[in-house]
Amino acid sequence: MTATAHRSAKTTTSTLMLKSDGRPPWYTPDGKNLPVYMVGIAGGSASGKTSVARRIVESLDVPWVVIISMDSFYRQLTPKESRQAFENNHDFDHPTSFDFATALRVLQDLKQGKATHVPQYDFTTHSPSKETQHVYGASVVIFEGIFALYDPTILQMMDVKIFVDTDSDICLARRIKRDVAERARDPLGVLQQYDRFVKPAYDGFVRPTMNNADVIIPRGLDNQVAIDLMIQHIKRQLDERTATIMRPVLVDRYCSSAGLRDTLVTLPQTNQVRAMQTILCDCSTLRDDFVFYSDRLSRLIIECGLGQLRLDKKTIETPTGLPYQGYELSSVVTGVTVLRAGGVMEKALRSVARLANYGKILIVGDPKTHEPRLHYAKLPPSIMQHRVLLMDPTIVSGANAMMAVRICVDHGVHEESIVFLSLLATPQGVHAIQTAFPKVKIVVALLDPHIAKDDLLIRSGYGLFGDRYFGTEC
Ligand SMILES: Nc1ncnc2c1ncn2[C@@H]1O[C@H](COP(=O)(O)OP(=O)(O)O)[C@@H](O)[C@H]1O
Ligand SMILES: Nc1ccn([C@@H]2O[C@H](COP(=O)(O)O)[C@@H](O)[C@H]2O)c(=O)n1
Repeated sequence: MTATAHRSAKTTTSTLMLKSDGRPPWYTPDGKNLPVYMVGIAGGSASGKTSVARRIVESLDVPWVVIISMDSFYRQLTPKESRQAFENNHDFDHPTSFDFATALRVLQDLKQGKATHVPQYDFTTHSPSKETQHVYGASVVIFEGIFALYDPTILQMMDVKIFVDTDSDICLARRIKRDVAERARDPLGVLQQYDRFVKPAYDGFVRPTMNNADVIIPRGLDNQVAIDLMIQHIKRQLDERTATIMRPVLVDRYCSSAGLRDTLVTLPQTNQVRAMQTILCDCSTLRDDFVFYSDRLSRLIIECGLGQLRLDKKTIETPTGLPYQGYELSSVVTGVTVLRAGGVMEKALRSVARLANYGKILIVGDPKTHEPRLHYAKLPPSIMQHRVLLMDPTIVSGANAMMAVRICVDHGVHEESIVFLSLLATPQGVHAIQTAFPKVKIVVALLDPHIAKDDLLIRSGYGLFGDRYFGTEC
């Protein structure tokens, strides 16, 4: 799924995912990923929680933010409750209307940076939709809803807790307008529901959670001063966190191959391999030759990578009728390519192995900062049980590779089940991956210390592999 900008209509679905480009691949000095920052926003119905959440997202202007609405976690009604709901006679404002266990599971997944599935809710039918929304790649998570500051476990997960306090007459007026326009209600019904359930529940359950808030924003979106102060606070906290992170390029400037761990496997440097590498590194090599030798080297590295996969013993019967003590792969293998250059290695993998599962990840460098951004990730749903051959022809700073590994791990793949295959890697890049993911096996054809650095962008001996292979060099 892509984790790009998306704004869903509130009528049919309540999860609002504004924008996410995947988690940044940067790490703290002890190899940990940046902690996910969580904001809780509670308040009465139509007080402006969603509007405040959106304003915060716009002002933060960071690419890894999702908004999760509590509306996603309204529980399924019984047939009797459903009939009552259509008569405006069901209490949707009591805490028991929500499935807090699922809300907690989703928030815990996101807090750990994992991919998760968020239920969707249809206000017109008063029931959860069949589809769930796959959410991945959040560094900042905003959880908003009338009971966002209610559950003690959820409260503990929040880095900052906000309560939007808007005059109840204003809330009612907005709610009538919104529910008629967006939730297929009639004004009288909205009023009945408000008197019977919404107002008493606000006074009894929602308003008291104001005590759990760090900040109260009177008048919601109209209170620009309070919102600005809040945004400054969040920005400061995010900056403090980013101050401790390590960008591979800077960290590993002085790294040499001597310091690398034994999770790195280098292809035996036969004369053929040396000659092929020379052709690939030679800037005068013609494209046809570059393609031919990249394909050839890819097949060798794939064979080497397949050789790293664990085997189980298997006894078979030979055509002579005698038993043979053999082996078979211990688990299903998935090939995951980091597009676009990784596609070259997928071609090689398909030519030597008969795998049923393939995944694709598209990471594109930000034009200004060169920081990697996730544009697309499509992985088999059962990937967490598989061994994964992750393929990208070059590891330079290690940033893309780390992000690709992170995406697999966040989708439930065990770190030790990943083998990263590359034709050429810098010691700096390998070191960066090993620091963050000590259990990932890295198989490369050549360790190339000849990198050229130009600010954040560093280039390896191959130059820009994808452009040379696909003939898109400028
Ligand atoms: N300050 C405001 N002025 C005018 N309309 C507003 C303001 N804040 C919110 N609204 C409108 O009120 C309705 C409810 O706001 P919303 O932010 O969705 O509230 P909540 O998430 O608390 O239910 C929406 O239609 C929204 O556009
Ligand atoms: N089927 C439903 C479910 C919920 N409601 C009302 O929604 C309100 C919460 O949503 P906000 O966006 O306003 O926070 C809540 O007060 C419920 O009464 C509903 O009407 N129908």
